[in-house]
Amino acid sequence: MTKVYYNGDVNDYVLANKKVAVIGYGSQGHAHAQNLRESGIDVVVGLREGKSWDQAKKDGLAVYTVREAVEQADVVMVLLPDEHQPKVYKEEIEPGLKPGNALVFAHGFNIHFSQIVPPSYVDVFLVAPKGPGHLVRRTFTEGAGVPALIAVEQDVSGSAKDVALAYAKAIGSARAGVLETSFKEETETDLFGEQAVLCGGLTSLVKAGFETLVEAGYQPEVAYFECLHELKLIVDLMYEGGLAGMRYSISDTAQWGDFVSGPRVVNESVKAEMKEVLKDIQTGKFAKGWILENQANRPEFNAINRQESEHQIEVVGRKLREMMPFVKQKQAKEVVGARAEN
Ligand SMILES: NC(=O)C1=CN([C@@H]2O[C@H](COP(=O)(O)OP(=O)(O)OC[C@H]3O[C@@H](n4cnc5c(N)ncnc54)[C@H](OP(=O)(O)O)[C@@H]3O)[C@@H](O)[C@H]2O)C=CC1
Ligand SMILES: CC[C@](O)(C(C)=O)C(=O)O
Ligand SMILES: [Mg+2]
Ligand SMILES: [Mg+2]
Repeated sequence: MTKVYYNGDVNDYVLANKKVAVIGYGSQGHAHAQNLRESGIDVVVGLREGKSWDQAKKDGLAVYTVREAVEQADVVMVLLPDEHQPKVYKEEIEPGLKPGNALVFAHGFNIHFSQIVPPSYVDVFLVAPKGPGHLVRRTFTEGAGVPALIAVEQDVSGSAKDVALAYAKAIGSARAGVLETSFKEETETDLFGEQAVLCGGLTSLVKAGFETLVEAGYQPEVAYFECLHELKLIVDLMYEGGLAGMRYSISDTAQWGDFVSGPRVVNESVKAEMKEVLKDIQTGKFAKGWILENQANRPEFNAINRQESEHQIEVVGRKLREMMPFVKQKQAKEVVGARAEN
């Protein structure tokens, strides 16, 4: 069985006297910076001037340009969007790195696909939370945490793994469990998970269910509650008790429908397509397409994004959520607000 690290397994001292520069203050950046600070770590934030800069200042953090933050830090955590990292790294991070520094990522994309090639004199590792940044922050404030993966690519100091564990603990992840992996495994599984299951698979499943009901003449509001809103309540049960925990709470009629109709919807052909998706990730085909899409200023990304925001499920959902203050407040505070502010 794989070793899972918890708070008690971690040596805090390896990070205690180090200064951490968190580069970026978006979904992950604001969570890491604030959690590290509350864990007693000396942290500065590296940014360009703009919304995130203003927000980080408002949150009471010490904010510098990327280059200035890197120059004063021992540990540099790169929390910029993956597609912006290579340029910022080359121009502002690499020139400030010193022997003995640690260069850290929350996702292995740019190292694994060789978009960033670090110098030989720094440690290189990742601490990759297995959850959205806003939940890394929210769960931390609730006394819990989001699990994380760590991986060491370069260990010049001899203590890279210990520092990675201490960092994971400081952002709250060792309350939930930390696993050791490689950059290759983290990158490929993370891309596969978000494409086939967590984001791509799920949004397509939800839209297909919604469209099937609406096209059959059912009310869009009913279809929204059935196929999207209730999903959170069902997934919460799976989060707490696995598949069986969820099935315990649903009716036997629902469970029988789950057994006989679930495999008809997500059938062997879906799994065969998942294998193709995985192959494109493993061969680098997906990464190449994403890099080229960004070089062309995202024509397809922007067009699909616009089209998706106009889908009937989004139009109906926006209206229904307006009437649920408990949902609306959470979204405004943690997602829309923080994204806009950060
Ligand atoms: N989102 C998530 O929950 C997860 C993300 N990750 C990984 O974490 C990393 C960060 O992703 P995420 O948090 O989503 O990123 P976001 O898009 O949320 O954050 C981007 C941040 O980077 C800043 N930024 C962008 N360009 C520059 C630049 N040229 N110079 C300085 N600052 C810049 C933005 O500031 P400004 O306001 O100025 O634009 C903003 O603060 C990625 O590697 C991602 O794969 C890993 C696990 C989960
Ligand atoms: C599931 C999407 C994710 O991988 C994440 C929140 O873990 C991401 O890249 O944002
Ligand atoms: Mg992920
Ligand atoms: Mg990801």
